[in-house]
Amino acid sequence: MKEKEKGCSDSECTKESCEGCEHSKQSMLEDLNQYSNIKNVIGVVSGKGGVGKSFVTAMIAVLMSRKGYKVGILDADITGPSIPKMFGITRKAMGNELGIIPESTANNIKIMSVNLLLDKEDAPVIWRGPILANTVKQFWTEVVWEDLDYLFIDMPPGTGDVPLTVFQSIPLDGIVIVTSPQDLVSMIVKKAYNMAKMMNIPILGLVENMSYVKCPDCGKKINIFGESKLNDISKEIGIDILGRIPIDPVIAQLVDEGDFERFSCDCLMEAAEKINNKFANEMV
Ligand SMILES: Nc1ncnc2c1ncn2[C@@H]1O[C@H](COP(=O)(O)OP(=O)(O)OP(=O)(O)O)[C@@H](O)[C@H]1O
Repeated sequence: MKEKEKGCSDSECTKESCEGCEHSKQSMLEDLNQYSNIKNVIGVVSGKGGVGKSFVTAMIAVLMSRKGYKVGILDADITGPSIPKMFGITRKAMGNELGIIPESTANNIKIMSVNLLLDKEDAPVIWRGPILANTVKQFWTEVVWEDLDYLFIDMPPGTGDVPLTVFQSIPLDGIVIVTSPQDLVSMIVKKAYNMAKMMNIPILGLVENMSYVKCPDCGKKINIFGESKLNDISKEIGIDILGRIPIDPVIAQLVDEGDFERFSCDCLMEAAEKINNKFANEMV
């Protein structure tokens, strides 16, 4: 097959297959909406569902917004969107001749999610993979994000077709891997790690969610899922730990009330600081 037919952007390329090839990745990137200017795009991923990926995405986004940055969240978890509910957004996104206008939280974080387009927020999204992936692409190409310092993407869980397409279509500047302290964790982190490596996307670090519970009486940390293995994994793959989040019933209640932005927890301060240090210089 000729390079042009493969859609390869590198005329020197002699590979038979585009799989895993940096050149093919370049050629599959979608153009950002023309009225948007996004300085840094960070994906939040997990090797499996239910570890609190949306929770971590929202927490880092709020911390970066508290630092004074212009922040957006693209909810790419199309079949399990939870971002609008966390921020109490029930209004529907509107469109105009420029594109789809994202909704804004109380503190002006811009949000786009399939739940802002559905008539009923509890309507199930029963769509085939390519349609799911195209919807995420449209959130990149057709949403008028305007100027953002950071766009955080709550990635679809796992390492299947939809996350793969998102990895290939949106130019991610880095990813954060979210995990929980269970036995399966090593395998799951490595899946996400290997996927990012194959796609040549820098891994910013690991976040362990639901790490422990703090006893409300004595303040002792209780490891309800057993001893964390995160230190070992971090050393083995050579990726930093950005933070550990406890199970916090107060924040869980804020989520249920759609008031997530009011959380007070310094558990991801270091993560926000590291992201700030990594990207701030490039933005001047
Ligand atoms: N550290 C925590 N403390 C309290 N509640 C939490 C914590 N982490 C997550 N939760 C709650 O657990 C539920 C699931 O979290 P979340 O939606 O972030 O998971 P997810 O990994 O995005 O799920 P999926 O991958 O299946 O979409 C939510 O109601 C969230 O508020």
